[in-house]
Amino acid sequence: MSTEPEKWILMATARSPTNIAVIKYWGKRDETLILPINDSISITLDPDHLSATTTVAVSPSFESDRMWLNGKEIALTGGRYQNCLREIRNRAGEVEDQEKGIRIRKEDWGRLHVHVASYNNFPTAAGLASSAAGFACLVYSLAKLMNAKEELGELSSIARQGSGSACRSLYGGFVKWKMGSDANGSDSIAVQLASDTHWKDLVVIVAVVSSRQKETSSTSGMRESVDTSTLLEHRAKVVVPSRIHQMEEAIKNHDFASFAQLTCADSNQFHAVCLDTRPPIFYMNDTSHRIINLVERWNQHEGTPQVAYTFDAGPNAVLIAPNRKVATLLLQRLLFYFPPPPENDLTSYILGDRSILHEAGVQSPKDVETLVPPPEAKDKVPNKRYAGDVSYFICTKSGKGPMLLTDEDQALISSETGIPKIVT
Ligand SMILES: Nc1ncnc2c1ncn2[C@@H]1O[C@H](COP(=O)(O)OP(=O)(O)OP(=O)(O)O)[C@@H](O)[C@H]1O
Ligand SMILES: C[C@@](O)(CCOP(=O)(O)OP(=O)(O)O)CC(=O)O
Repeated sequence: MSTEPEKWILMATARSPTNIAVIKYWGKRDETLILPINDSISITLDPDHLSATTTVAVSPSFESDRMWLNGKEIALTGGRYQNCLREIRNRAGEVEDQEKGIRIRKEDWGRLHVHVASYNNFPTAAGLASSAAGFACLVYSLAKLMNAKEELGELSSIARQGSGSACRSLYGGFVKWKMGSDANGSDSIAVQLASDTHWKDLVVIVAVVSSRQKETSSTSGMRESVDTSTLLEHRAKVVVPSRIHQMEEAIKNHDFASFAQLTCADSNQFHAVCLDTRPPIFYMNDTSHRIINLVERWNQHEGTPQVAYTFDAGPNAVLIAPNRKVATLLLQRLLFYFPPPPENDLTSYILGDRSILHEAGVQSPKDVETLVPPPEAKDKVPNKRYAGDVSYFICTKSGKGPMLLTDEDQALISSETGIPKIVT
């Protein structure tokens, strides 16, 4: 290590996206290594709207590893954080910054401590895969800081040990997590099926039904399912392998009808497994069910899938439309059934890519009031509207994988103090 005054701080900042599974991961065969019982496939979401930003810093003056999440210090003692830190440290390389007079040798990393600050631009632990973006970002930024020259596949297998779904956030576009077969997990990695530009027309609308923290975490929920659900066994052995194959074909061929049918069926089966668990787990609520009905009625009326829906371990809906035109029709329907509460304006109700609002002809709450029921609802009574049942919508799309942020202004840690710039 450099013999310069032990004051220096070296940092790296990265941003990583979340992902939404269209063929779900649910169930582990190894709890410590986080090895799944089936393959899964996801879409990486645009980091502009749903991502984690993480700064990692190292300095000889740091006395212990510390982490702040959304401005609040959290313990890094958990096994998952420790496993990620250990695996990255094992792969750390030599780092030299001649300008700052810093030289860190491979073997120095074992005794140097890190400070980590991370911020999610969306609700944490609300079923929006914050752990996926968070662990992917932690591993990616540490790998950059420590000059661990690993392939993304190798980094994905480290992120997997933080949270299974995190391994899929190392790539943009469409990603498959191969369950692998090695007992040590070396082949349980993510691979990119297609980049974010492959199926550019897709539009994703997330309905945030509740941003409160959920009662049953994915980790304990899937453990209980593995222990008690016979449906899960059948799903992992029989249903998923064939769906994975069909989903890969649908993505390759831009076959939206097949993509939508598989996505909805897999979400429904995952929630059926939750019901088949003892005691049963309920992640969706009445609003989630209303959104499913809205889409199913519309798809049936048109005779071909217009929109796909999928729900993770929470009540929030992720809706996928094949293009902006259909996304506009979807948004009109969503705003008809779930208008903003009276005191809410549209700026805080529709987040992300708000340009779709313009196309939907909805500029103000008044325009929402005048929306008419969709044609498929004509003879269905009652046409009740549920103001306030959705907290907000996020309009987004498929996006790129992790990226390094080189502008120091984007760092979350002060290069002077080594502590987050904002602490709450
Ligand atoms: N930016 C982050 N950096 C590091 N860890 C994070 C970050 N964000 C979340 N986490 C970790 O993930 C945990 C939340 O994971 P949890 O699985 O409960 O929720 P979720 O990921 O939002 O939902 P789900 O995985 O069910 O979609 C947090 O308590 C924290 O430990
Ligand atoms: C329903 C899911 O979102 C479950 C995600 O589970 P996690 O990856 O959060 O679980 P752990 O590996 O225990 O951290 C489906 C999916 O993302 O594939």
